[in-house]
Amino acid sequence: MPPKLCALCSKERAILRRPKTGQQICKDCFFYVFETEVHNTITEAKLFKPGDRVAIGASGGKDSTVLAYVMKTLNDRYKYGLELFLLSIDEGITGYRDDSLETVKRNQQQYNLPLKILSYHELYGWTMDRIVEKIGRKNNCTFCGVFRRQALDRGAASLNVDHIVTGHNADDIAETVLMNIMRGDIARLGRCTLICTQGEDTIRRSKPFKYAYEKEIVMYAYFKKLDYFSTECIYSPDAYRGHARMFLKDLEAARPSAIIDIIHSGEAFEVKEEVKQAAKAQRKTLFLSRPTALAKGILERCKRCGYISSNDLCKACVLLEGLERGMPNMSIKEKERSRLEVGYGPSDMRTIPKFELPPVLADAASPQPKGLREN
Ligand SMILES: Nc1ncnc2c1ncn2[C@@H]1O[C@H](COP(=O)(O)OP(=O)(O)OP(=O)(O)O)[C@@H](O)[C@H]1O
Repeated sequence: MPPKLCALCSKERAILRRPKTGQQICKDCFFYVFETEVHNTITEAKLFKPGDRVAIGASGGKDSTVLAYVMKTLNDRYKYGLELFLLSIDEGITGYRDDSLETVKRNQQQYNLPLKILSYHELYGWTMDRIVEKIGRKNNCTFCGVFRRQALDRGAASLNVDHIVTGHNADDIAETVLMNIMRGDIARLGRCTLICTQGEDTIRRSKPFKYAYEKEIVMYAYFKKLDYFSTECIYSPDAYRGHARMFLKDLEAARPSAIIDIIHSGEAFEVKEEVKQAAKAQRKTLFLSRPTALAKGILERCKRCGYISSNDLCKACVLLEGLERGMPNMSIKEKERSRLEVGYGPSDMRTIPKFELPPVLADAASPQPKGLREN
């Protein structure tokens, strides 16, 4: 039987099946479609303008390594006119981040991009190793997430960049849509599918891989022989996301378009007016520039570190105070409470009311103690 030809160019031998579409294609056509789809995502969302200084959040993992490579390729090919930087945060996780940062340092040489590394230790006086020593593994992802977000902003400010891009891919976004539905967190649903957000901290963040499948990113890295680090974080057993991930993988196996379909569903979700209002309160600062938000008094400066914040203390300092006072979980509870209060929709959406019998029925239903039974 003659070798199957590429479904796109009809010239070369098909050597792979695209996970996203099932098409059997050759290597060069795969590179071309993958890069072109990312280019289309970038141009359709008008993510950049010429002259933008853009930091690529570089963890050394597959997603951000492919992102750095593709951003550089597209910037050269389509003359975006961007100034690109690699920005890495060292969370202080021995045996994980120290190794992956070595990969980023090699990427810096391979792609010839300037690299900035900032550590939790220098910013907060704590490493994740020490935090986990203190609080255990249960809530450590909360600390890491809050600290990383702020660290990326601080790194971006020191590089004087306008924009941070991260390697979040279609699978990550579909998982988040599922998680928000499973938690009844409908007001966050709209936000989690946005390709570009501008947080309190107001440096634009975007996800050029919003529609890129994880399997295709791995395939791209493999065929391009990119140098990346492939170990999972040793402290991140995010069990709930794990369930969403497994569920998504099953759906993808049954129907590959499931990932994109879930993202589209998240984007198109019809939200009730009252939920929209709650989300609006939550998003009040999201689309304002930092000076506007400060001028309107919506944002202030953290009284402890001076970072932009909508409360007296920024989220990182709330967590740090808890750590320093030896009550790290209290600050997490506090944080969760305020998340519920500013909320995502009516509070009764999120609780299951306990059924209680009226007193008369309750008496009748309760079993008589042994020995007191009549008959
Ligand atoms: N320590 C870090 N320094 C800089 N950027 C980071 C760091 N950790 C995560 N990011 C950014 O956030 C994105 C999503 O991070 P996540 O922890 O979900 O990792 P991931 O899906 O394994 O991605 P990757 O394969 O790039 O590590 C990464 O692709 C990267 O752009």
